[in-house]
Amino acid sequence: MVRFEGVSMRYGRGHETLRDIGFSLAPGSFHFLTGASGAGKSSLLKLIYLAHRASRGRVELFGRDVNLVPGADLPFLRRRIGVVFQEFRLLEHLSVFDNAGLPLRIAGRKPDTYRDDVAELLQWVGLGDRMHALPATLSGGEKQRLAIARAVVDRPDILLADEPTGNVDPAMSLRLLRLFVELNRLGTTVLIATHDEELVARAGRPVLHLEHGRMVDTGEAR
Ligand SMILES: Nc1ncnc2c1ncn2[C@@H]1O[C@H](COP(=O)(O)OP(=O)(O)OP(=O)(O)O)[C@@H](O)[C@H]1O
Repeated sequence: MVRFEGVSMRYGRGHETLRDIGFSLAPGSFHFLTGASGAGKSSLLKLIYLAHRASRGRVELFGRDVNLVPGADLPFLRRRIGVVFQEFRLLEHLSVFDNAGLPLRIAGRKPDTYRDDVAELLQWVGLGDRMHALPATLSGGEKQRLAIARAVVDRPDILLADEPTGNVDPAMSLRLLRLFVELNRLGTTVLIATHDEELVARAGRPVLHLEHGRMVDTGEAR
């Protein structure tokens, strides 16, 4: 599903943020990505969701070398990936319901065909009574849960989540973990970047660990 071989990346002309990274995510797997602040977790996720290119090495996504994918096909690959961004990236002029349903709208579906599904998902993440609110009126934790709902609503082939439980209490963190596990059970390959050690311990899933831009654990020994 995802495969890195000897991958390095840098921002602009700076030093290499990631160095010689090699790992793979099998279809239907569930991994955490850990490492100190600045170790390169968000940067690695950017390479997977094609927001940044590797400066060296080979990145394969859905069995294809991303360097060989024609530019016109990239949006189709990206659409198969749900992303929970650390800074949420909600659309401020759209309601909670419309933000959550956006991937379905973009896929060409009419709101009437997904109203109940989106309402149920929002209920699950504790936003059932905020469906008509605008993002600006939500708390940090509520925004985070909305970002998660939007990332999972179209059952992506891959879910990438950058610190998805950073703003919620332990009970909600466990609830969100159940949502990720359920999505994974339905076939989505999941990769969650986190500092939340309790979440990692409780989930009991393999861990990819970064230190200073190098992957020191590829999750295979556990
Ligand atoms: N857009 C950018 N331009 C230049 N340098 C960047 C950019 N984004 C990140 N970096 C640098 O790359 C390194 C890795 O950052 P990254 O955000 O990937 O780490 P992280 O492990 O996700 O950290 P955190 O846990 O704090 O989110 C850091 O030194 C950071 O300053």
